[in-house]
Amino acid sequence: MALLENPLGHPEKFHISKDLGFILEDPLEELPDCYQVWVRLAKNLPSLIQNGQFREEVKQLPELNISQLQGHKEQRLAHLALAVITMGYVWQDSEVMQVLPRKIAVPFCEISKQLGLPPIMVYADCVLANWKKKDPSGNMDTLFAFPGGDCSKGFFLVSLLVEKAAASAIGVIPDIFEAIKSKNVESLKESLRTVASSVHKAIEVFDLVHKHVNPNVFFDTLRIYLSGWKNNPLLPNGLIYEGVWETPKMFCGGSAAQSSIMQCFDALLGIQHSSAEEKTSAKFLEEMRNYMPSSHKDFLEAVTSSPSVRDFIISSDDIKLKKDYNECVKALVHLRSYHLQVVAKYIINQSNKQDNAKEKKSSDNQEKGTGGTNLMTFLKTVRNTTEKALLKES
Ligand code: HEM
Ligand SMILES: Brc1ccc(-c2csc3nccn23)cc1
Repeated sequence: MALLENPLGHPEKFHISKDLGFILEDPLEELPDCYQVWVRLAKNLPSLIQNGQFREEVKQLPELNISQLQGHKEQRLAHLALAVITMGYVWQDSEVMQVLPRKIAVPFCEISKQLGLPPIMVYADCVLANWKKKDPSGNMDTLFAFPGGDCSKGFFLVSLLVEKAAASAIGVIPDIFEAIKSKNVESLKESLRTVASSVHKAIEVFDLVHKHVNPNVFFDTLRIYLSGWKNNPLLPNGLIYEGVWETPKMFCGGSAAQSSIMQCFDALLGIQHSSAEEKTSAKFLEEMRNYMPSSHKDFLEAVTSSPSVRDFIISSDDIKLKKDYNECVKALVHLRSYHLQVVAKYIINQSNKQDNAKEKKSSDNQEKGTGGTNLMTFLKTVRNTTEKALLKES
């Protein structure tokens, strides 16, 4: 397939930017006037939840249809604002709401359908579209936040900066497939070095999480608002979307398995989470592709179905090429190992601290991630699968 027709040569067609990757470039901060009520309510969530008024305000919302929303950026801001309102409405306090009122459920499900997203907050909402430049010097802020002070701002923005650091690899994807096609080994080596350095930049940025995300607040407050209603004992049948479906529906809570950039690295390097013991994690990663904007999911599928970079390198007798490939895999293993240490500090230690205060957590009641996964098993499996992809350099 000539590069011109090769979809990978035109990332912009997938709402992907050459320098920001899957991050939404310059997100809108306001919607057309008739929809601004959604943006205002979502922005006031922390104070309205603090004084227990949030749910009342949601019930006062006007019934709006989404026909006036024009273009991808308005749709993304509308999905983000409606998602924030939905999470706040369901999780405002210990009395969990079983029914999402039609005034929010109907437009939220319609805009979700247009974007190919589920009607629940996803990574593409609160990380990829939830940012603005605060001042010309480039300091950033989030558009929306959750209770817990600056914790959600820190968590979302650090994730965004990791995405931004890793995004420099997206720009070389067309070059990688062109190099495979024309068997240009030197060009392929250069592109692989760019991929490895983008992951190293992402690892450096990751460190900011310790400075900007408080572990207690993350575990006790923010994590609750990112929870979903699939396999969640607090909403055992899921959530009723009034005016949309007669029966309750289940959707997974926020997970960075919804991060396209990480799944893109796996697809590009031919790291397959698919063997028997990896079945659960492979299935979860696959399911999370349905929690990405449809254009990003399509891009991942285009990468997955392109000629295998890994097979080309395995069949090559160029040792340096194998070393450059292994540098990319090693960098990904390092990133996932560092992330595991962070998860231990922010979730496992926090959970054990709480257990010591109460009775011991039984072994089968292991901590679950926001995405509902048995998180350490999932994360270790994903990291180990990545490590297995290393090629023999002899
Ligand atoms: C306080 C910081 C963090 C905590 C507590 C945390 C926790 C978790 C947990 C529990 C999972 C398991 C699946 C899920 O429930 O989502 C996960 C997955 C994941 N997280 Fe984080 N995370 C943190 C920060 C980050 C950051 C800054 C990034 C960078 C983008 C990131 C990227 C990922 C990715 C890509 C996955 C999917 C598994 C993989 O591909 O390795 N996480 N994280
Ligand atoms: Br919704 C939503 C989905 C995912 C995240 C997120 C950013 S980094 C990370 N690791 C686990 C989750 N996660 C935040 C909000």
